Amino acid sequence: MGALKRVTNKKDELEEKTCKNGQIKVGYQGVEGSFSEQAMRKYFEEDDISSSPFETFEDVFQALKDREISYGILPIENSSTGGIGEVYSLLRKYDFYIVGEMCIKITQNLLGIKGSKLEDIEEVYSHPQGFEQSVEFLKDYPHWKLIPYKNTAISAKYIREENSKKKAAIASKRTAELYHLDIIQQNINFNQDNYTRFIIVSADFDVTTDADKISMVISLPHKPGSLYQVLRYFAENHLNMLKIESRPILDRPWEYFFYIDFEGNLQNPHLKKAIDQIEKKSNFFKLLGNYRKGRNINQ
Ligand SMILES: O=C(O)C(=O)C[C@]1(C(=O)O)C=C[C@@H](O)C=C1
Repeated sequence: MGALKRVTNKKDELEEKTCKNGQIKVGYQGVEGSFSEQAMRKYFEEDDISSSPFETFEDVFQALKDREISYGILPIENSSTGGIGEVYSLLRKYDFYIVGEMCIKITQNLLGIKGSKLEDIEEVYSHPQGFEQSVEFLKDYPHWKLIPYKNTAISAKYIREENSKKKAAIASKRTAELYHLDIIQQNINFNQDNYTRFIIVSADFDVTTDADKISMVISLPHKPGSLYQVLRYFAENHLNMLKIESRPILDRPWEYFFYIDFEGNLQNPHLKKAIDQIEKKSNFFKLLGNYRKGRNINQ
């Protein structure tokens, strides 16, 4: 089954989201070879898509807002380093929805131009996540200057363009092939079970047929027991919570939005009642989506 069917059942919405030639327009951050691009190819593997690369995560959201693309794919959490805060905040800022999910195995590698060796390197470029996921390996080379870049694949492309043995990138094996780089050291991520979870974002709330995961964002009165008052509905209704992440509310220092993921399908009337109860206890409440949980893909 293609992602189109996973995304929505409603024919009119489908037609709206495809180009005249039937292609779905999807945006991702980075350049060819980025992990987002790999996740996009996997998620939409049975669909006819046209893809657009964007420089920043926010550019993907802006393109969705401008209806330049129908879906955006963005990393939201890494299994070794945790939530990607910027994407959580952008979801709220742009008021968009989650319509799907994809988890892919991430392997980080140290890449350099042909013939470069560990002892040649002075500067290393990568996305901050690339550095974080390789933190143990990097401890052995404290003299290297770590230069954060917008994306792992953009940094690999840059190394190719610079053509200097002093410069290396942390990125995927696929970028080594694409940009003709040598793998100086492979699998440098400290956790070999390293996965990143990507979300498929839409400007519309599209409910999927086979949805088994619900995401919501709430804020609560700043008083004792208010989080407990909400969490008890999960326990009382036997709802399996998958994740809770808090992000600061910008104009209220030390107050938070809670992003909650749990198992379920909104068609279930019992679950609807629990959600109503949670909404009543919240200052702010938004259902972010009901979609199919992403399985871990070892590519
Ligand atoms: O897609 C890429 O290549 C990125 O650089 C982004 C990103 C991220 O932000 O988490 C994507 C997946 C990996 O966890 C490392 C980096």
